[in-house]
Amino acid sequence: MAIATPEIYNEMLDRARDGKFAYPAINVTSSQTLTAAIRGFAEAESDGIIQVSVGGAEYWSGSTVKDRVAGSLAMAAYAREIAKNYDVTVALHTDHCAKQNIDSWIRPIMELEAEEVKAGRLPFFQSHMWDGSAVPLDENLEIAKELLALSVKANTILEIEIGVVGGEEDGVKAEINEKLYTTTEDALKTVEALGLGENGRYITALTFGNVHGVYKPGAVKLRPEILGQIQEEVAAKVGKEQPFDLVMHGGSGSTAEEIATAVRNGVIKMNVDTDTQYAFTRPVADWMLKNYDGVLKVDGEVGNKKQYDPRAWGKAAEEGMAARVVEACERLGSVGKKMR
Ligand SMILES: O=C(CO)COP(=O)(O)O
Ligand SMILES: O=C[C@H](O)COP(=O)(O)O
Ligand SMILES: [Zn+2]
Ligand SMILES: [Zn+2]
Repeated sequence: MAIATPEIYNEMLDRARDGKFAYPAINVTSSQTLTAAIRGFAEAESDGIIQVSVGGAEYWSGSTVKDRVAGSLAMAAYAREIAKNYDVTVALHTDHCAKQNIDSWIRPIMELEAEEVKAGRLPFFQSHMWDGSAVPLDENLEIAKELLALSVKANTILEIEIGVVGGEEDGVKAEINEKLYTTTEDALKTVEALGLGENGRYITALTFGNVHGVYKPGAVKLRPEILGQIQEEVAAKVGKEQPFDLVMHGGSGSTAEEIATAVRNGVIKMNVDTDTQYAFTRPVADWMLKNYDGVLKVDGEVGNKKQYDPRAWGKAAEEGMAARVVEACERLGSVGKKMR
């Protein structure tokens, strides 16, 4: 299979919702991490989502160039070619876009996509995230409304964030406080502002103590049960069971039980970055330390080309990260659920 069309992406999300499982959404920053993510999905016989952050997009364009639109499009073009050789369906997504980045990142991409769609072609991505957690809720939802209308034209799905994900995001640290837990009141305001699909499909990161990064045990208190409570309280008002299709951020370092509870309460997409970063780098560190005198030209020697060839240690990195992606699929219940 290959990259999901908008129709297939909708079908993927519906399948997760109906089948009570979720897709890993893996942040990638290079061709090799992207390949590792797809390989992991294929090995798990799971469909999945690949995403790029604003910093990741800049890096994709060349670490000195930092063109976030070019980097995002390059990532999508690479994924489109590579995915053809793997037997699973993959959707592409842009991660957290803060207010100050809209005009230099997701708006121009969505506008380009709207033109593609108008010309009878497909959008480059299947979804984009507007992260309004740093602005007051009313403004967050105002901007969400506007971006949802653009998302409809682009034939994409919009992800929003209600509440705050803690830890570091785009190099900025969010505090760990009560804002990390979304309230039912805020969730209700979301439905009032955006509807429940009739104005365009959106998926929602309601936060329950999620934090980016991995911390020592006890530092972070995840409360995935509040997702169930919010779903029920909103359902009672709107007359639709589990009204929200949810996204769990900060998937790294979460326990199997926390993840299972989140999925039971409507999570269909879980973002993983830190753990897959480590899984990619760990085998490289091992390789360099074990092959010290091959990768370095020690004491006037010439080193060992077979050991410093980036393919040698790159293969190990790809394998390590793919294995962590398989683990994410196992925890989310997506193993063996590929649709084609
Ligand atoms: O939420 C994430 C990306 O948006 C990933 O979080 P982690 O780095 O904690 O896995
Ligand atoms: O926002 C969360 C992701 O982990 C992205 O991280 P990044 O900004 O370091 O690419
Ligand atoms: Zn955020
Ligand atoms: Zn996140």
